[in-house]
Amino acid sequence: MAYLRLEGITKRFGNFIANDNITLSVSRGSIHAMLGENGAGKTTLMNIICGLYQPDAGDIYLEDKPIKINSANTAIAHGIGMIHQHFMLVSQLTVTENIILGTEFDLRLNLQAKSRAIAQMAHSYNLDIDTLAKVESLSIGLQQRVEIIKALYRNAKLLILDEPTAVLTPPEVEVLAGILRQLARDGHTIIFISHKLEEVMNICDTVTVLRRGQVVTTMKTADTSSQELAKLMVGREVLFQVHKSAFSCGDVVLEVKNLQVRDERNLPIVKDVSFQLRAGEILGIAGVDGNGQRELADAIALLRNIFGGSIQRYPSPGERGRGKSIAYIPEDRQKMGLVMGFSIAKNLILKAFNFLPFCRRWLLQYGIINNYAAEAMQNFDIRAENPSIKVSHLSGGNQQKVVLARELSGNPALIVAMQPTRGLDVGATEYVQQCLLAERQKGAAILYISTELEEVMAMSDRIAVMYEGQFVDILDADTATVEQIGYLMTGGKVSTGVIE
Ligand SMILES: Nc1ncnc2c1ncn2[C@@H]1O[C@H](COP(=O)(O)OP(=O)(O)OP(=O)(O)O)[C@@H](O)[C@H]1O
Repeated sequence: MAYLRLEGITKRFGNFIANDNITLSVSRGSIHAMLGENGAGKTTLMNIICGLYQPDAGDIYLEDKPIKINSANTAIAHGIGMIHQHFMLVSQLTVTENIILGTEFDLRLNLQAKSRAIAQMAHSYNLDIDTLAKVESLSIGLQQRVEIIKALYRNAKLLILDEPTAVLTPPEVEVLAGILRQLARDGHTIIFISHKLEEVMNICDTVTVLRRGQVVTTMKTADTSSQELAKLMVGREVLFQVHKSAFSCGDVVLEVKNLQVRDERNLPIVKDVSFQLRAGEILGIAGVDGNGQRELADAIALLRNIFGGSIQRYPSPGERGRGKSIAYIPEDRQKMGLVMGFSIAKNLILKAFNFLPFCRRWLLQYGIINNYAAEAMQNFDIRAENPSIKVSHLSGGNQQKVVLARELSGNPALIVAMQPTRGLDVGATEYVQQCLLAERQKGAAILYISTELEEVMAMSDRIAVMYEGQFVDILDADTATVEQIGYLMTGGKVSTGVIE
């Protein structure tokens, strides 16, 4: 029986139709993937099911009964729980406090007893956790577990997970897959939003593909393949292969010597890192999230003070003409990459807003800015009605494309790309990688930082593996293996390509 059924759901933002007459059903006890290119309308649809948006037309049925979900509380009362990509936890509070936050008011609240009860409930789902631990002390994987327990505590029977694996390490993905299968066996129904086709094939039973707000198809994963899904999503063949020309080594563009950087708590986070990066070269940095990659990238982009050592750029920034500045694609696009309240057009000229042709006699030239933005939107396939739409109204993937369009303009000599394809669909990922390879071809030196090992391997000429703030080794990408790098990522030592 269909647990959840949507009939003719339509949602408009102004003249733009984000969900266009969507009809689909999700079976009880199944893991149902929602796939779709960036801006296809997945999040909008899920926000409707969770009561955050109201549809302009269409009906929702739960166990064949029509329901109206006019608020997040109504969704929870119907047993619908959403686990957002950006967790909704208060990091200074404990696991227990986070889980009970906003539930029943109890004057005689006994936190110890609640903690024990929650620990017991979590254990019954094989979701063991220290309920007294502060959330800030937990790994990302465990914080996600808290979100799942929070939904189960509110009696969620339908769990919606928005790109849940984007922030997880491969072992954590395995653990999550096990948890979801167990929950489905216990009768929960799961909607799984993802861009990662292999994961959809491995974890999900059924998949619905959306394109431009419409359902393209719903099928069993057993009856399809990653290739077919990619084609259905983006409407064309996707190669899944990075074609990289031979690396021709240029001059040294960046030299980092014995670099030390401290984190927000003044603790050493980058410890004694040294390397050189040459024009036309991609140095990949592989590593589990949180090993100092972010702070290293920030320091190179001059956004963080260094504690020791040096960073030298050749020729130094002062010697370069305007437009030759460093390109930085930060990990957190919403906090560091964009001004969310600004339009697409303004975000695209953030680095050049006080220069000609965008500014003349201290006045912004809106005609020129909008024409420039319209062209960039076309080149980078940024899906929005027009350049004056606020970036806060764009889908996550389209926001990322705005950052890329701005940063890759103006022939940068040095590009620091941190998780540049996170949240992008297969078509957009392919496009971004081609853009970066084209910049490399033109002589840009690129630091490519990603927790996606296969991506680092495909894109890089050399691969540095970062562990606890240090480069454990720098390997030649042509001869390095997944096993070697995986071993190094957990702190192992490899020399001359042989695992010791
Ligand atoms: N509040 C809003 N106002 C205007 N347009 C919006 C709003 N929310 C979403 N949109 C538009 O609706 C479309 C669908 O967005 P949605 O976030 O649902 O896509 P998505 O499939 O989740 O994409 P992604 O994979 O990139 O996250 C996008 O083009 C987006 O710009």
